Order: sequence, then structure tokens, then C-alpha cells
Amino acid sequence: MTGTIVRLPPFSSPPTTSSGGRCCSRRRISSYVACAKGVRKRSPDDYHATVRALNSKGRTPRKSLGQHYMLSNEINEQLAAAATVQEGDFVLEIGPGTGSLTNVLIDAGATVLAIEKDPHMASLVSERFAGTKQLKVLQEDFIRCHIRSHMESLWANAESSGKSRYAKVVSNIPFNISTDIVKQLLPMGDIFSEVVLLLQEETAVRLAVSSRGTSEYRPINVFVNFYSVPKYVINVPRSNFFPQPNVDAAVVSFKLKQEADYPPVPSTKSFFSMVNSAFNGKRKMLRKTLQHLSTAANIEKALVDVGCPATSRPEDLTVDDFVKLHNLITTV
Ligand SMILES: C[S@@+](CC[C@H](N)C(=O)[O-])C[C@H]1O[C@@H](n2cnc3c(N)ncnc32)[C@H](O)[C@@H]1O
Repeated sequence: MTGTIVRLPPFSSPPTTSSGGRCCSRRRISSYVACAKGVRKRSPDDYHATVRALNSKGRTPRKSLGQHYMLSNEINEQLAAAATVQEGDFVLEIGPGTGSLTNVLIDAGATVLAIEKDPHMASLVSERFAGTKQLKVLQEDFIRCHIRSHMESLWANAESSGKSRYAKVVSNIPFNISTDIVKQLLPMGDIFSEVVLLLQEETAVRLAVSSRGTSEYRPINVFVNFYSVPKYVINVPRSNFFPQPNVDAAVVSFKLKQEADYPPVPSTKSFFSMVNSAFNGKRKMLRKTLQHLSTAANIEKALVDVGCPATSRPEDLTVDDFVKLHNLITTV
């Protein structure tokens, strides 16, 4: 891939929203950036910075790394605003790419730890911000890295200056590993206060909107609501990325709970194991799917004690209902 010059469409004037005068569907940029309703505004600076950054390394975006670069500075600012990033904050950014979001975070006064798997992009972003004390770039795979120890070392200096030992996560992450990232981050309420991610729209809806009683309700919803308070922030049309993905995206924020605020279960391992079993037969009643844990009669009685019908299916239960049921029918 190295040596291939990335050609974005020529750009001579900033496209604006459909309500904002000049339309983005003008011929010059039409091949990559289709006019879309909703948020889409960017300055020529963002656009040219992305082109320059990619061209300087002769990089073609890699599909396997989910490299769809954000072209809209306005959306980067909305990501930062969703986490209320401000002077003195510590921010973890997963996958800085060309550094367009990194730039917004640094401008807001945050100290940023950026973890980038692609060595070319890691060196690109390091060069772009060379000399900036507010940024540390690590070339690592986030899924495999020891994020706790990285955060500890970031805090090591700051502790003497009395800054908080909490960080925020603000990232435009690769869609193909977004669920793994969410699963890794949400139980880290002891080091992260909020997590704001740009996700595939479908994933965003699944994680932040699907709720009890809907056919989309899954174990992941119990997990997300156990560890956090999720919020769907804004839809981001696919036309804001280069190269354009086949799907739209959305910003989701997760306010992380501290351990003391987790629903009270003696063992999270046992709890989530029960939740997974409960959803194994989604259309089946819990008295059947949880038979390995207790007798059908016990499960029915526990469900009634929880305040649910004895014939409940998994999609009928809130997180609290699952917690109470777990604590009644397991002996962990
Ligand atoms: C969707 S792009 C976003 C780039 C940039 N933040 C932006 O908004 O334009 C995802 C970025 O994550 C990087 N990436 C992919 N897998 C990763 C991993 N496992 N750990 C860290 N970074 C990863 C990619 O190389 C790419 O730079």
C-alpha cells in the first residue's frame, strides 16, 4: 500500500449544510461527498489537512483497520462537546488517524493519550503534533494494550499538581471492533468518567436505544446499562468520511458508573453468565432457559418475587429485574 498517493476530490470552497447556502453536491466534490441532510459542514482546512496528511505518507486507507477518516471539524467538535472536554482534562483517543479529532481535543486544552495500531498513522500523528506536550502517541493495538498502566503513567506527573485521576474517552473508532472496545471500556468506571464514541449507526442504536420489551434487546444492553448510562447523541451521515463507508454513523455517549453504583451482584461473572443463558432461547421462557441454575418452580417463584410474570421471557426484564432474579436463584 505504501507509495500510493491518496486522491481526494479537489476542493475549492467549503461545502455547507443544505440550509446553509452553497450545496455540497456541487460537481467538484461529488465523487466522495454526497449532499446529505443533517449535520455536515467542514472547513477547507480540515479537508486539506486530511489530504495532506494522507498524501505525505503515501497511504491508502486500510479497510482491515476501519480507516474512514472524519472530514468534518464540526462533528469532531461535537464529539468533544458530548464529553464536555475542557482545559486540564485527560482524554484517551483510540485510533487518532490523521489527527483531526486529536487537534480539537488539544485545542480544548486536554492532555491526550492517543493509541494507534497503524505504525504509519502513529508516526504521522506524532509528526503533526511534534513538540506538543499535551499529546502522547503510542503505536499499539488498543484491544491488546494495558490501558490501565498507560493511564497510570500519564497521571504520574499530574498527580503532584493535584489534577483528577479520571479521564474521558473520545474517539472515532473502527466499526469492526467497536463492540470489543465498548466491552473493554465500560467496566472501567474507576479510571474513565465518560466514553464518547463515533459508532456505526446500527451499533449506536443497538447499544443506546434498544430497550426492554423490544425485539432488539440483547445481553449487550444489560451489560451497557449495568456499567453505564448510554445516550444517543447525533446521527452522522456517511458522506462525512473519507473513504465513504457503506453505512451511516452516530455519536453515543456512555456515562460510566462507579463500582459503588453498580447493581448489587455477588459476582459479575455469574451474573452475565446467567444473562447470556437467559437470551440463549430468546423466545423461550426463563423457567426453561435457566433450568441449569434452579428448578422451574423456583424460577417461577423468583420471577413473581421480582414482580414479573412467572412466564417471563428475557426481553421482559430490566437490568434490576435480572439482578434480583440472579440473586434469588444462584448461590454464588
Ligand atoms: C475510523 S478511523 C478514525 C481516524 C481518525 N480518528 C478520524 O476521525 O479521522 C479509525 C482509526 O483507528 C485505527 N485503528 C484500527 N484498529 C485499531 C486498534 N485495534 N487499536 C488502535 N487503533 C486502531 C485506524 O488505523 C484508524 O486510524
